[in-house]
This record gives sequence, structure tokens and C-alpha cells, in this order.
Amino acid sequence: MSACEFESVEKCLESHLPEAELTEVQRILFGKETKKLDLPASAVEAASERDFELKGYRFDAVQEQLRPPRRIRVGLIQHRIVLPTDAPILDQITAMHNRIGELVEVAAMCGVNIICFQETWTMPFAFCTREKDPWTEFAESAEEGNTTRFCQELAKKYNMVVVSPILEREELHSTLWNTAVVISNSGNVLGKSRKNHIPRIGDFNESTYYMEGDTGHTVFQTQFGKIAVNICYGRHHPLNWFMYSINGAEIIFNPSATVGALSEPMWSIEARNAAIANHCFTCAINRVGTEHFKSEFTSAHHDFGHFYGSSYVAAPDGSRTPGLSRTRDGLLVVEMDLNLNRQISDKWSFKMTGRYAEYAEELTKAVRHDFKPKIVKE
Ligand SMILES: NC(=O)NCCC(=O)O
Repeated sequence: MSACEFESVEKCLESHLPEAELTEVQRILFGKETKKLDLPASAVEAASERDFELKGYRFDAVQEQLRPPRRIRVGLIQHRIVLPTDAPILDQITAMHNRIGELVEVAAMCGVNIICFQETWTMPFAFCTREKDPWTEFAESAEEGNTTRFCQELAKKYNMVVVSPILEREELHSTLWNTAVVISNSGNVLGKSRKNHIPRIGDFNESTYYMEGDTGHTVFQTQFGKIAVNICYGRHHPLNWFMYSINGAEIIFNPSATVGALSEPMWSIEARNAAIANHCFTCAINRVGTEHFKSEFTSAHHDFGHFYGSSYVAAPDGSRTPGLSRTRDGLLVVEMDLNLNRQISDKWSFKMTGRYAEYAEELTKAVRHDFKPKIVKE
């Protein structure tokens, strides 16, 4: 990774703006201020020793008369690969498990209830190469694989729901998928959500490796709230977020792998807009660093460019946390009162005022080959 990568917009604003102007700029850019969360000193110390960024924020809701608050904590983890991409596969996976183990332990110290890792977190993002060998060897069973077993142990030990996005191998049908495994805090596999939109852009040659998901827009009822997983490229599709919301998602995670030159101006907008439009919380997670590959890709590169991290959480009222850095491993701990979803829904009523039957009728016509756009001409 380049030593001079820009660290973050937030840091830059803090360093260069006078205090009064900074407050105003932050209000306009990020919405209602998210309060800093007091995290235990032991956690702060452990994060510093283990060389990762630790940040904590809180979204409050109004105290209601009839419902108690529903405060929970989510943890988002972003990280670089630990070993070079040509190290033995098992060593790479084991090193990544160890690294995540260190971060999850700190998340537990911070009282995190639901944790989500980045897209295909056990491996380099090797889909740029178009080589099958050795990358498909990273694929594992969602139910029985070593990574799921590892996450089950974490879930039980820390009483935490774990969302673990991996490259899935389904032996029965000889199929690979890009899948988020959802593990309950009991340690049981609650289910899985497969990436349902595959990118066809730049070096994101993912259709070479796995199929478009077949799990629809599943929502998982956990002890801490109803969650869903919209993997990476799915965040560009407003209807994808919407369908998870229609099925009742209160928090939608978006584990991603994306690079600066391609998507960075869109990053801070898409998940945030989804939180606003769907009266829910959204959690955008991106990996960090530059990953080098031995063989040149068809685009004549040996790396993808810089994965810019910047993981953040957005709330239904349009506010958002600052992001983690663009360059470092990090854990973002966010406390949220899920009552905010209904409070904002009652205030703005986007979901109530949507004309779904009308859209459905028009869409049904629009997807037909004999569709004629409804345009009035003079
Ligand atoms: N992993 C992935 O789907 N990346 C595609 C690029 C993007 O959506 O920014």
C-alpha cells in the first residue's frame, strides 16, 4: 500500500477547518451529530497494541411512552490481507482467522451484539485475475466449513451474532457462490444470504467464479433485531435494499470490496440513501490496502488499486457516523436504538406513501419484450 494514501475526509476537515465552521460543515455533510461512545480503556489499549483503529458512536432515539428503547451495538470490521497472495492457502486463511479473532475480542469488550466482516474476508480479492487456480481453493461450505466453525466458536464465546461473508462451495450442485453466513449468538447457523448482483465492471471479473444468488431477500430474526445482508455491488440497486426492507430488515449490512478509482464518490451516498429511503440502519464495510498478484491480469495490472476502507453506519434520519480510515484495519462500534426506525417512518412516511401496486403493475409491463415506454409527444 502506498505510504502516502489520503487518510480520511473527516481527518482532513478536522485538521483544516476552524472549530465553528467545522461544526457547520459536519452538520451539513453528515447530518445530526452522532455522539462518541465511551469505550472501555482496556479495549482502547488492546486496539492500539494490535495496531487497529477503534471508533465508537451512538445514535439516539426519542424515549417513547409505550415502548422501551431497543438499544443494541453493532461492530463493523475492515482489514487488509495478512499474508502475501502467493503464501500457501491454509496459511493465508489461518492468518486471517487469527487477525479477526483479535478484533472480535475487542468488539466483545465493547459490548457488541452483532458483528459483520468484509466481503470474502478469508481471502484476497482475487477475482480480478480470472485465474481459477488457486483461488477457488478458498471456497468453503457455508454450513460445515472451517471458517463457519471458527465463527460459531466466536459467536458462542462472546454471545454475538456473526455475519461472515465467504466464498461458498456448495458440493451438492458443484456451485460457487459469494455468500454471507449468518451465525446466531447461540452458535447455530441461522442461514445464508447469497450475493444477488454480480459486477461486470473493470477488473471485477466475478462472474468467472460464482453464480447470481438464489436466496432472494432473506431477513434473519436475531435476538438483537432483524438483519439482512446486501453484498457489495447490490448497493448500487435501490430496489435491492428496498426488498430487504419490505421483508422487515431493521439493519442491512453491506459487506464490500471496492477501490478508490472506481466507486469512492458513490460510497458515502449509497448506503446512506438506502437508510433514509427504507427507514432502517445500514452498515457499509470495505476492505483496506492494495493486494498484489503474481500474474498480470488481462487489463495488464498486478493489483486492483487501493481498497479504501471508510466503513460507516447510516441511520434512517439521514445522519451517519464518521468513517473508519482509508488505510488502516479498524473496528467501528455503533450503538443504535432501533426505535428510531419507526419514529422516522412515522415522521417522513416514505414507505407508507410509496405507490407499490402501481410500480409493480408498470414494472410487470416494462420487463416484457413488447414494452413501449409511456412518452407523450407533440
Ligand atoms: N465486490 C464488488 O462487487 N465490487 C464491485 C465494485 C463496486 O460495486 O464498487
